[in-house]
Amino acid sequence: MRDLWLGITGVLGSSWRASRGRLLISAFLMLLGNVSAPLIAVFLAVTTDAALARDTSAAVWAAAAVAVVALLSLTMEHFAHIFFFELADLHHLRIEREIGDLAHGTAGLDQHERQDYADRMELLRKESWEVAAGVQTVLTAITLSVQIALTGVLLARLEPWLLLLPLFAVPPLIAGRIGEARLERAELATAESRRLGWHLLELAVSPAAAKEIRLFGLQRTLRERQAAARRREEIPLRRAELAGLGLRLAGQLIFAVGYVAAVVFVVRSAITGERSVGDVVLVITLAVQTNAQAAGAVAVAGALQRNARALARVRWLRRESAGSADPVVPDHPVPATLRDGITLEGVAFRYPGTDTDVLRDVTVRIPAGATVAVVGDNGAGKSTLVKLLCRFYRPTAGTISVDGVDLRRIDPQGWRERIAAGFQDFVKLDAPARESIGVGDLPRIADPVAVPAAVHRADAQVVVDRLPNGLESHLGKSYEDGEELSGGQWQRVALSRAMMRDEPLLLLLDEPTAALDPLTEHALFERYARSAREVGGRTGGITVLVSHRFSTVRMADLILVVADGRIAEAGSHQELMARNGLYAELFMLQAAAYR
Ligand SMILES: Nc1ncnc2c1ncn2[C@@H]1O[C@H](COP(=O)(O)OP(=O)(O)OP(=O)(O)O)[C@@H](O)[C@H]1O
Repeated sequence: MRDLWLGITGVLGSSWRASRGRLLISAFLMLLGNVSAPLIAVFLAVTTDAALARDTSAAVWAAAAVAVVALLSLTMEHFAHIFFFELADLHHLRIEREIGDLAHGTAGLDQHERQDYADRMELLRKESWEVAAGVQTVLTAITLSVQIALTGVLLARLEPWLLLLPLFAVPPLIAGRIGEARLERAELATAESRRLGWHLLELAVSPAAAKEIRLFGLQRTLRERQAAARRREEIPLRRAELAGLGLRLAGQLIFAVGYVAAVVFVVRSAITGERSVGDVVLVITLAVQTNAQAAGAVAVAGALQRNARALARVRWLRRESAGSADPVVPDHPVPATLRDGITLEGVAFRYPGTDTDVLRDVTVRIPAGATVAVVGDNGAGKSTLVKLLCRFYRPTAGTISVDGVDLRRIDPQGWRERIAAGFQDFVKLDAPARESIGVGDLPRIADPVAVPAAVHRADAQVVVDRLPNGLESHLGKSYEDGEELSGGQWQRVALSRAMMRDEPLLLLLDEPTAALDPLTEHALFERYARSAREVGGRTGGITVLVSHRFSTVRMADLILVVADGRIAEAGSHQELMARNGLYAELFMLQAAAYR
């Protein structure tokens, strides 16, 4: 009930802020149309009695009034629609902006990688137009209530017993509500299959996936899986819809019993002469309208509930975004330079909504100015470590400190502004090349010196030289004249982006060179390491490289071998080789493979 109320006030408040003129005009038109409907019955009754009394003039005037109110009743809602559409557009924009703001507004990644968040986001995106059109639902509900009240007064004036007639409209309403609740439960329960279905459809139309799909002959399998996912979604949904339909039908039958009883009651009193024929016409017309009102009320109650639920999801999103804030308030500025370095002490981490620690008891000191390589098997926890350093997540146990200050006490936004990063799953940003690179340091996005310098540092000049208009060329298929780059070329663009911040405290390279050949990766990393040491000498900045290629990582000052969520070994290449442990074994294996 509270959600319903908050939904109604939320929609009205938001429409008022979006355009109070349009809201008032559409409310007036809706009210005029809705009040006119019961007046048709009143003027019809007057027309009938005047005709039977042979009062031609009164009959003509009353008939004219019937025509006018019938016209108003039929047309006003259509005129109101013009304003509804405009309001819905404005409202939709606001909602999309808010969803975008809230989704972008969280400091970490915990929501984005959570299943229930993804489910609700999916529903919210689906419903955003319905919420936008909510103002029509709310105004229909309000003006329909006025119409029902007026009908009630007219019936009560004739015979108070007839007031029971609208009461018969209650069972269809309740039945509608139960049906809606069932449907929502089914929607939530099938969200996973819906997502899977969409994912498979996206794969079918994605150029990136087309190669593997054709090569491995996956078309049929994927189509079957998509159909199965759709079936898994559709069967419970259809069942819930059918159950809702049955409930509504039962409710309407109860109403029909009341309707027939009311008509029989009035016709009998007309036969005995207690009432006029006009009264019979009045009741029959109003009773028909009551039926339509009940059906309208059921539909509008369902729409109000969907609207309320969607707005409750927006409120949930707001709470989640607010709740994701770390209870530890950042009260420390980001250091200008690193003196001591970054220390991890007893760090453990478990992804939200899961029950296993993917990092355990990680204790390590990364000295200021150092170049650190992180190696380990797939799924060992390397990228998770990088995400913790970016402060996308908070450790579930232990602390990460920067020059002795807990990272949680350092402003996350400020900290990230001092991080430069390149990831394996980098963004292919469709934009002019200059911007696709320049966003790596937004204040210098169009800087005529910084962007080419970043390209140079990433050794990506060869990519830019091949573009028809150099840095001004459009990249990506969103543009008609956009250049589609190869995987390795996109990677160099992403690396240039990572190089935009020229004095970072932390340079994170999480397999950003995986699409490049080992020799190029080696040469690139040597170059980064040299320039990182230079920068590190001035600022104490740390470079962290995640790579599976041991030939590349051997030059790092410190190598961390991650195995099963723990730091299994730590030291320089020489130290680890002398130790003859896991690192030495993996290094020898890879070296033998390359020989
Ligand atoms: N968002 C997530 N939610 C839940 N579990 C996750 C998430 N991301 C990663 N994991 C799990 O955490 C573990 C470590 O993953 P991580 O990506 O850190 O490994 P990695 O060492 O970087 O692997 P790779 O070399 O394959 O990139 C894996 O078991 C993975 O399944």
